[in-house]
Amino acid sequence: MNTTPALLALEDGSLFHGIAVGVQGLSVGEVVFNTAMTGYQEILTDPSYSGQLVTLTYPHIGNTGVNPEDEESPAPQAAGLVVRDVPPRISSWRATESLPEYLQRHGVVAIAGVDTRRLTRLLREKGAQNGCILAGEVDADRALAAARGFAGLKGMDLASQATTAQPYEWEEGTWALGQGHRAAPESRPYHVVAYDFGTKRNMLRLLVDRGCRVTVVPARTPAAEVMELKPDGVLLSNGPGDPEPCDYAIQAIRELLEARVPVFGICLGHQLLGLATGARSVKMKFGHHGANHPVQDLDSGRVMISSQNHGFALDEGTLPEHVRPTFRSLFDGTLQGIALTDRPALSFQGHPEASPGPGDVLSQFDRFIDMMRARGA
Ligand SMILES: NC(=O)CC[C@H](N)C(=O)O
Repeated sequence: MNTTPALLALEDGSLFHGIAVGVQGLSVGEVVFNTAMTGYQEILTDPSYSGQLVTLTYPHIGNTGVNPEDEESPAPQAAGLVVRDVPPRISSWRATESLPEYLQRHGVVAIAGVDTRRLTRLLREKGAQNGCILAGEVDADRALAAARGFAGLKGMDLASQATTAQPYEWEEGTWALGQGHRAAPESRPYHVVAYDFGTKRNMLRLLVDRGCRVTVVPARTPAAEVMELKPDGVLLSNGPGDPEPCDYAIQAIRELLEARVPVFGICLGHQLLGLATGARSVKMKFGHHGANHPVQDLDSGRVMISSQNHGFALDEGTLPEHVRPTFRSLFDGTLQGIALTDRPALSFQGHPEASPGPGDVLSQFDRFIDMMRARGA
């Protein structure tokens, strides 16, 4: 039984003592809570969590271990993990290692034994806090100073750090029981160029399933270079940090819209599409992180349950005339989707690709395909 002490300190002075379940060391970031009951591996490997210390409200984390197929990127990306309890036994035929082994192998700082309900209530009341996990030699003053020394995500461009260094082709489809990751279909009529701002793999897999050849490009690729690849459509991926300082992406998106290339934005990509049209983004109090967020499709009136992970949002009041709202959160009324009325472009603030979470909003991928087909692809 591991009893290495660990400490979580928040900028407001709160201290949470627990035990280390990852490596010893110190890690700082914005502390956010995620309410998903499953999918801790997908959450940890979602690059949107770079710069964040993720608290999982579900109390038992690690029960099903970790496996190589559920990775949303090559390694954990969250700055740290905060949980209530890591059961000593794992149970899943898919598991190849335990969560603590995995965290240690990847050098992640994590703390267990925290009253995550108290922590979550605090974050809901005060808003997301900058924090620090210190594992090993615990020293409250050092942890507090580090928490307060973190600059905060507002104004931080992390997409250009989370992105790939080189372009690459993505070939793998979604995972199915008994099949593993599906092979790409024989016929792939659409060529999608995916801007990688810190992409989750499942977006790329869903496009492959739907007959797309997917070329992933770095975040700073100019629109002219993307156009040279002759895309039938462009995906703007999810990603960490604040969308506002990503001026290189906003400029590229403007040029792609001008060229009438079909564009599909997800999460950070949605925010960047909005900024490219002239809308404004805001930092939310504690954001949306979970797998059961109801959103309403404003066209059909239907309510769908979505996976969400964002701390910034587009301000609906700033949408220009040629941009219409398409989805709204039924938790807090915030904007969850937009479509341009004069260009083939749409976006969703939550995660239609799920992983983890429900697939109610998968239809957004089909609408992207429809846009490309309508353009003669
Ligand atoms: N999942 C994402 O793409 C997150 C977008 C952005 N970093 C936010 O926090 O709002």
